Amino acid sequence: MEKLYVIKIGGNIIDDDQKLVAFLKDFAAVKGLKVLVHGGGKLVTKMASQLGIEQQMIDGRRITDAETLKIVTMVYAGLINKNIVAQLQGNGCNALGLCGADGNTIQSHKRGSNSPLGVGGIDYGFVGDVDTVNTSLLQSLLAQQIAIVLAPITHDLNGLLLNTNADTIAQETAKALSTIYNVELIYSFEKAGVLLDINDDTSVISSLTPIYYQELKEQHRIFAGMIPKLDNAFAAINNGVSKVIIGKAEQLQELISGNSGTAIINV
Ligand SMILES: Nc1ncnc2c1ncn2[C@@H]1O[C@H](COP(=O)(O)OP(=O)(O)O)[C@@H](O)[C@H]1O
Ligand SMILES: CC(=O)N[C@@H](CCC(=O)OP(=O)(O)O)C(=O)O
Repeated sequence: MEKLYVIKIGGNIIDDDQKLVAFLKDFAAVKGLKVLVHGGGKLVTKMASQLGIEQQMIDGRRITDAETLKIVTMVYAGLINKNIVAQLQGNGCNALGLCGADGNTIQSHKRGSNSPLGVGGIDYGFVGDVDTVNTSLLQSLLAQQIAIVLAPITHDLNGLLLNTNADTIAQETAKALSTIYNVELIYSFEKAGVLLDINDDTSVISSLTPIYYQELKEQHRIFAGMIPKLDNAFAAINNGVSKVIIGKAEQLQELISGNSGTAIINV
């Protein structure tokens, strides 16, 4: 099977112009087939606050009301996605930016308050849980050496756009494409990997098993956004993705060559 990289870029990198420029230069230089998944939650929170629309996150998921849905669509599927595509073009990498509605790339359904993910009867609003990824469309684009840039906006095939967590988009896309390619999933962000001590970038855990993950969660060494990220990482490694690495965006090449970051282990 041909190798494919699915690479997720973290919100703190998107928010930092210099780090983003450097990351996109490195991404453009990655040889072979590649998909880039981005979020940009920080910018949405900033813009919403400027507009006086209060934001609420529960377990790393944004409660998305009708006004917030407009903002996330403009910011993720518009500004951030097109800026990334333009910068990749500037680095000699032909790229195509898509949200889930474009080409029916990612279909989802609105998360119901009584679904397993709507724990505690929470209404997440316009948040979508992924049903299908259009692998044949992605395959035909990848075959033309086009890098795909995915924004975390999906649709329900009934005309409704939905907000979906970007770590989940990366996991679902990697999983779906693993039926066609040998997929490596890389979660890149501002830290050197999953850390034993969040304030010490040298305390990288080189490999993480499900048992060790539980232990570190109970000790509160792993918390906040790292929990949904790791749940996605384990879901990917348990469902056909050959390698999952979490590490520093500035070290993309080392993450690819396996010399850096945290490897997620399926046992
Ligand atoms: N053990 C840990 N190691 C590294 N980061 C951790 C850990 N526990 C919690 N975190 C937090 O998780 C965050 C990453 O989650 P999140 O912000 O959702 O990711 P992203 O930057 O990809 O959007 C880190 O910025 C850090 O604050
Ligand atoms: C439903 C939901 O939570 N969607 C996320 C999508 C963006 C995202 O995941 O961005 P980061 O990767 O930068 O965190 C949100 O709006 O924050």
